[in-house]
Amino acid sequence: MNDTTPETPKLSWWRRLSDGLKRTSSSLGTAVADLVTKRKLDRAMLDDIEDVLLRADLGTSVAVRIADAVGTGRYDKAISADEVKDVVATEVEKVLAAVAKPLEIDAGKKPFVILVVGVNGSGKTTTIGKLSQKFATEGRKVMLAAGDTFRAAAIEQLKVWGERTRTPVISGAQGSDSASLAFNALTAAKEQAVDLLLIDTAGRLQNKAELMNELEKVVRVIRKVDATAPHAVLLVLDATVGQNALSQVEAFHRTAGVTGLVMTKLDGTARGGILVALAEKFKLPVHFIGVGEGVDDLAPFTARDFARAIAGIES
Ligand SMILES: Nc1nc2c(ncn2[C@@H]2O[C@H](COP(=O)(O)OP(=O)(O)OP(=O)(O)O)[C@@H](O)[C@H]2O)c(=O)[nH]1
Repeated sequence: MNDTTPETPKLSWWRRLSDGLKRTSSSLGTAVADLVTKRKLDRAMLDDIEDVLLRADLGTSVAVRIADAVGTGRYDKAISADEVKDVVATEVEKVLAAVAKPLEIDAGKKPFVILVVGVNGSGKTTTIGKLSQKFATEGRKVMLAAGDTFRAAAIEQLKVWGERTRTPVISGAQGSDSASLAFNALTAAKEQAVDLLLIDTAGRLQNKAELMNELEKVVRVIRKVDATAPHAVLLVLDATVGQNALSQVEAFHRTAGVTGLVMTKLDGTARGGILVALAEKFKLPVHFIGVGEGVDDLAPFTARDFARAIAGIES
């Protein structure tokens, strides 16, 4: 390859993922390297490795399992940081492989309705914009519903994404009822033979009962138009919140029957390991990850790439 050869998409995506997770992987890698130098492996070292993994938000059971795997057959021997990283990548990949699933669109549902939920600022609207671009590129007829009627800025933001991706946006006035907006959008989408309807919702904290009830109402009202909808409920999680993501998944799953996860803001956080803890605990499919604000900064989630990026293994 010479200097003018463009990178293949795969490589440039890998680079963005590993750069994005650099803060997670380098704090983990540095800590592991510090631990293993000039020492033979013993129980105390494994306890220290477990602590490093816990600090990287991987969760207790995964941390214990990785430490056990590192220890197997290696007691009283010198061990390198690279060996530990390999074990981390292998064990993390096993956990993630069970949840890395593409978002399947059933073409028999017209429209296929995707409800997008999450707390304030997690990246719902941005993710909808990125998804609308992806689906439109695949040749699907997409419609967006600006169901975040609380914030005028959210409605405007979705309209901007609509223009950018040449996708119609159904919106109402700020403060209007989001359930009736969802109803109108689904009715319009049916009339216009749209393939995919993406519905934005207002950000809400998982512990605010009133707002969570409103989300239940959105789901109920959608079902009046199509009893099988929504066909996917995507929970958008901000990786930077770390452990709080666990209670978000619990609450949104209970309220809206989450079918899959999207994790955003994996660029520049040291807390990317939380995705592993979520996978271990909830076993919900992870469809996409976001590593930036641009339209191309969303990619299907792949277990091997993510596991190697977290462990700090080069490509
Ligand atoms: N760095 C980074 N920023 C992101 C990513 N995804 C979204 N953002 C940014 O996060 C901020 C919040 O994103 P929004 O899409 O407005 O979030 P929201 O969930 O719709 O927010 P509410 O309307 O308040 O509920 C924006 O500044 C986005 O550009 C990502 O993957 N990486």
